[in-house]
Amino acid sequence: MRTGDQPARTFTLPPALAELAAAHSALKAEQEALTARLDNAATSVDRAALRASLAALTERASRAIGSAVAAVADRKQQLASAPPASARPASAGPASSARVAPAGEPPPDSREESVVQTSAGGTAPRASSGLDRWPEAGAADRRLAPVAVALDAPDIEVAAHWATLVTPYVSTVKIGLELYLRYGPAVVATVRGGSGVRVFLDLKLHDIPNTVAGAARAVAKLRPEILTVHAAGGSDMIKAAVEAAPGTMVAGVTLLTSIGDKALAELGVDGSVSDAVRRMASLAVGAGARGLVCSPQEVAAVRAEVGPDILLITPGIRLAGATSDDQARIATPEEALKAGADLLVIGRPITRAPDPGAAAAAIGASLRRAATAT
Ligand SMILES: O=c1ccn([C@@H]2O[C@H](COP(=O)(O)O)[C@@H](O)[C@H]2O)c(=O)[nH]1
Repeated sequence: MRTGDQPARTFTLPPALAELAAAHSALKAEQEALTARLDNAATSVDRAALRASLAALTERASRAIGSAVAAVADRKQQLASAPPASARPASAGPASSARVAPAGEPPPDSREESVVQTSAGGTAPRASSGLDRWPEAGAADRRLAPVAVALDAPDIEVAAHWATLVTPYVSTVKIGLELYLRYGPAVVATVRGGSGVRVFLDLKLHDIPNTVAGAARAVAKLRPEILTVHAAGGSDMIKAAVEAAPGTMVAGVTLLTSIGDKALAELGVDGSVSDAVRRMASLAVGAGARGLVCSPQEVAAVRAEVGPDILLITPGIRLAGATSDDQARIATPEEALKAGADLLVIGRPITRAPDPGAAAAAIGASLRRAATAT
């Protein structure tokens, strides 16, 4: 009770504002920490990485505010058009304020279902999905498309911007050599931000076992969800990486998706691409890799070779009718999913689109339709 006779009035924050208040405190704390680090940053590369983090943070804050404002406006409109409470049937429950989705986001009810229901060899549906093969996959992951967006950007500002645009729609972002060699470990924290997106560090380690173990140990500190090594490095090298990075899924690259029949023959490898991929897959899994990188064209054969528990990751994804660029073994996102791929690596088809966020949302929606149609 307040002093005087009046009872205190309680005020419940509308959900959109409560969400905004929470987001605001989290963002403010993150911004203060980043600003302090920026003041102390030693090198221009560190400063560039921190500036990109701050820019990504500011973008997230603007989006949160935009969503909250839209939600409040939406709520006002609902209240204006709703019949008076006394006219509502008792079962209708309280009017609720819906979160307003960013442009292109699937409607909330469709985000509730699992995106991935793949089928081995495109035939019978498997009981488990790709995300089930990620031991710590949570409910939130299931609302996101099983896509790793390849952030092959020349600089960290662009990569952070792309990451901010696509993370509402996809489970994972992929950092490759271009960014990692330029910015080092800072790039991982920058693209991860506070979004909780999974980070796939595609460094394709390939060296003698001792050197790969050292490199894997060093990057394991960054806690990437996936780290790639070339299966061609041999089983001792793969084993060394697996042991050095126990908290990270080590994925073996079987045969680069840019390699076709002719390039394989040039390498002096006899037999078909599919045979070479299956051999590498079996070697990598035998050495302890829990993930494999292959093209969507070999997914069914590889699945038959290594069984249901290995995460199959497929670059070489192109939209129907699009140019293949430097990729030799390609398929559409829907074909890859139908073949049984667990995580689709997609770079240029998303990052070169006029609006990468909308492109990621559209691919996610199409995968969801393809998954429910099988
Ligand atoms: O065999 C492989 C292994 C890795 N990659 C990587 O995937 C992306 C593909 O990007 P797109 O723009 O969609 O072609 C890229 O980062 C590669 O380094 C691969 O393509 N093939």
